[in-house]
Order: sequence, then structure tokens, then C-alpha cells
Amino acid sequence: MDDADFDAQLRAAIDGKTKPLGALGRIEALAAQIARLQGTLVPRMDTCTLVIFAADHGVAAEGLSAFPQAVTVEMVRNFLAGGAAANVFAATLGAGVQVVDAGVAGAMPDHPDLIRRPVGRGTANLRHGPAMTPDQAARALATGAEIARAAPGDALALGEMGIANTSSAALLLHRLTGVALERLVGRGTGLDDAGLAHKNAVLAAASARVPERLSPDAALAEFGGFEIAMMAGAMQAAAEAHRMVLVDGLIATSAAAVALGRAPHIRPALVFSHRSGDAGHAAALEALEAQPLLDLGMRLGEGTGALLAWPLLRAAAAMLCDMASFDAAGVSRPA
Ligand SMILES: Cc1cc2ncn([C@H]3O[C@H](COP(=O)(O)O)[C@@H](O)[C@H]3O)c2cc1C
Ligand SMILES: O=C(O)c1cccnc1
Repeated sequence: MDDADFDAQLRAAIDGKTKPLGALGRIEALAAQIARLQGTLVPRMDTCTLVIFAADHGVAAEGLSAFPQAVTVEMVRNFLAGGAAANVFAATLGAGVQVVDAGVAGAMPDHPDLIRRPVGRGTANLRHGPAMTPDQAARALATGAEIARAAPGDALALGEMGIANTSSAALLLHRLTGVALERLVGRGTGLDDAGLAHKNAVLAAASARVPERLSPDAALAEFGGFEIAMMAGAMQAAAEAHRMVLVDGLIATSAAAVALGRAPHIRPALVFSHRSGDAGHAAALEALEAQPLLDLGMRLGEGTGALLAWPLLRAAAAMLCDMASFDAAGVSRPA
């Protein structure tokens, strides 16, 4: 069946369900996206895994976060103990959770569930030089892809933890979308006005350090974090395996921008779950022509927004699979 035939059948299947035309709004578009990705009118959407990639950032030394760098490893412990927002949402919504050490600076807990794949012990300070070597960036991308392929689930949600990673995200999104840097720099974990002004100054100087145009891979090495690189690799691998990818907030969107820059063909697998409350996310989504499903004023990361969109994917697929048609249910069509 060619694409046009499939699309015609899909449209007929959705429009034939017992509802006024278009009455399920964006759930109909979501159902169509899932069906196209899986190449079937009866798509499966039963299981979801959240993979949380954690890493530290040398640029944290510039004082760009309201919290100290130690919070990264402390939150890894919290994820492993099941106490973080991401754990609670995942448990509530029936998603699995995996935690990856992508390159945390502190001593990591000895825990059987921790996936240990550090590329380094935190990136170099991007204010003064590249955050990572091209080899580290390539290794992080490949590791993320490998972890995604091994993680179960019809959908993969990607989350992150890394103090100062909104700084990496803003720089990456600036370089990859062309949106002005100051529109992408937000308060992150809660900087005050003076902190925000300082973050803007440091990031403008870091950006000026690399004046030329950058390929997605080069931008990733200059400004990325190991967790962002692994998320990008994971997004690409999952999408290429025709699995739905749930993109979270600002930081995950910077990973999506890297992944889309490297592999534009993965776009049909991506769902932009929510619009983060961090200042830059709305502009970044607009530049990527992405319409987020939810807008809850959340600005946490960890994959929390991605998880909240998971039930919408399930509902969309179930609509296609289980909802009765006018003919099957004996319901009259419009007069
Ligand atoms: C307790 C705590 C839990 C978090 N969970 C995610 N983040 C979020 O905040 C960080 C980014 O913000 P910034 O660039 O300002 O450091 C990331 O780790 C992100 O995942 C957290 C931050 C804190 C403090
Ligand atoms: O949008 C996000 O993902 C975000 C924003 C602020 C802090 N941490 C995460």
C-alpha cells in the first residue's frame, strides 16, 4: 500500500468512529502520527520507558544555577530510591524508569539498577573551550543510541538531570535554531534577576568564543552535555526503530534539535510533550515548528512533562484500535 492509500484508509478509519468529524481534536492527529509511524491502522501503545540521563557540567563553576553541582548526584540517588517527581509520575502512569550515569562528577552510588556509561566526569567549562572532544560527543551519541535500543517500550520518554544544563540547552538551541540567545536563557532552577543577568553575560561570551557556523555534531561538542548528547542519540535510534519518542522540556528539546539536525527524517516519531515554563522553551518550540501537547507551567525536567503526555498517546492509539465505528455500533451518521 502506498502512503496516499494508507493515509486515505487512516482518515476513513478515524472519521468512521462514533463521533462528530474532528471531535477528538489533536488526539486524532496524534493517533494518525502513531499509525503512520507503525504502518498499521491498529497501532500498539502499551508500554513506555523513561530513561533519565544524568551528567555534570564544567560551566556550573561560573555560578549559572541556583543550586550547587552536588545536586546532580544527590538526585541520582533520589531517582534510584524512587523519590523524585519523575519516579512518582512514572509509577502513577505505568511507565518504567531507567537511570544512566552519562558523566556525573561526584562519586556515584553503588546501586544495581544504575546504568553506568560515563563518558567523563563532567564536561569541561564551555565558557573557555569546547565542553567535550569530538570523540566524547560521538561516544555519548552512540551510547545513548545503544541504551535506547535496549530499553523496552512502544514509546520512549527521555529525561535528564544535570545542574547547569539549561545553559547548554540555551546555547545549543541558539546555534541550531537561530533564535536570539537572550530569548533562550531562562532562570533554570530559579535564578534571581542578578543571577539571570550573569547567566546571560557568561553565555553570550561563550557563544562569541565560537563565531563560525557549526554542524549539529560540532555544536554538541562545543556546548553540549553528556546527558544531552545521549538523549539525542537515544531519540535518533528509537525513532529509526519506529518507536514514538516523548520529548520533555527545554533541555530535551535541545537534544531533539541536535537529533533533528543530524537526522531530519526522524521528525514523524517525535512528540513534543509540553511547553516548559522556562523562558526559552516557547521560542525554541516555535522555531522547530513544534506544537506541544500540554502547557502546565512545569519547569522541572527529569522527563516529567514527557511522562504526563504518555497517557495521551495510549488514548490516541486505543481510539483507533478499540473505538466503535458508526457501522459497527449502529449509530446514525449526520443528516
Ligand atoms: C532538586 C532539583 C531537582 C531537579 N530535577 C530536575 N532539575 C532540573 O534543573 C537542572 C537545570 O537547571 P539549572 O540549569 O538552573 O541548573 C537540571 O538538572 C534539570 O533537570 C532539578 C533541579 C533541582 C535543584
Ligand atoms: O524545561 C525544562 O526541562 C527545565 C527547565 C528548568 C529547569 N530544568 C528543566
